[in-house]
Amino acid sequence: MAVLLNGLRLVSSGNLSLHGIKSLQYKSTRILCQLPCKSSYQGRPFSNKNMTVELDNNTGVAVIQMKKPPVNSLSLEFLTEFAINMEKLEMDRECRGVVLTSSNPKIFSAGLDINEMYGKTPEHSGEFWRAVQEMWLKLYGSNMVTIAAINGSSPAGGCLMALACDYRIMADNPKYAIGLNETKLGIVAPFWFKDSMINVIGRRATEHSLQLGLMYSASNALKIGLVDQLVAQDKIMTHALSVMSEWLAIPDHARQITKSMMRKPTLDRLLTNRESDIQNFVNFISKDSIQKSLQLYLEMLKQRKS
Ligand SMILES: CCCCCCC/C=C/C(=O)SCCNC(=O)CCNC(=O)[C@H](O)C(C)(C)COP(=O)(O)OP(=O)(O)OC[C@H]1O[C@@H](n2cnc3c(N)ncnc32)[C@H](O)[C@@H]1OP(=O)(O)O
Repeated sequence: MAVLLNGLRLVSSGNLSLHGIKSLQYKSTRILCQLPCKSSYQGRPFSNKNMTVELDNNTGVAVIQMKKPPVNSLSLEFLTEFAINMEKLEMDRECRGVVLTSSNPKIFSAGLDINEMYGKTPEHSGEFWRAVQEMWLKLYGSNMVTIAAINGSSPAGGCLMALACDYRIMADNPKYAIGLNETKLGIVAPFWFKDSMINVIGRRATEHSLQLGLMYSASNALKIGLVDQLVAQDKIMTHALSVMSEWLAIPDHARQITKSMMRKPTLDRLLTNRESDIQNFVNFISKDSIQKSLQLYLEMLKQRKS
């Protein structure tokens, strides 16, 4: 995938490599990274309205705060913006870690935007799926330390984002739930969703979880290792930054090579099968029966509200 960013053409396919080691540099200013409106993405209009990215140059830590109303659903626009922001941080020698969180006090992310999968052309579906892949490749393959501060519910694609991080801290609230619930919608989590979960909670728990489309309360997510820690909602960012400083105490090169060693086979599996994975998604999502399921699910979501 190629993007134009600040006049630089970036060709991306995951970031972790034994050569991509950043040097440690600090500055004393605090900047707000907002991509210029003039940035372009494959010739389409681009806006950076779904998240803010704040880099603290003292610590080398960036906070990506998702802010797409109402529930941070992962639309094509959102995913595109996310991948460009991650690429930008990855290229910034001063950024060593990213905390991913939400401005919505109850929802981390509602997962993939179902409207992007319902009633769309095969071309649109293919483009959307490539963007979902790119989001995961950027996050799972990042050289930076990545911490998910899960301050609300996080179904499906939202859970995938958290799984792609190095560490997960969830707000200790029994109302919040997290999991890969795809089967409940009549759809199937692709192999790289499944691999991401296996790498965090193991094979048996993943099989159980995926077949039943289980959503876990925060405390049950902690029990099965789907999240690493629970903390009070109002302490989640402070805690995430404190955990980040522990991770950043490890020399970057050693940690990055270790991360690459652990994650490369999983990344390579998608990179090798990227086009067939897109084709598979397009064929699957275009089926009448799947479209019907998604329509009913969308209607159910809207009715639930009233
Ligand atoms: C080979 C084939 C492979 C296919 C693989 C596909 C993999 C799919 C991955 C996914 O991520 S699918 C999406 C899964 N997500 C969900 O199931 C979440 C559904 N949403 C909810 O459970 C709840 O909305 C919530 C996130 C817990 C929030 O609850 P809350 O009560 O706070 O808000 P609501 O009133 O329910 O929703 C507000 C508003 O948002 C709309 N909405 C919610 N989720 C989505 C979504 N994922 N996509 C699009 N829109 C969503 C919901 O309809 C409401 O809309 P309005 O009524 O306000 O218009």
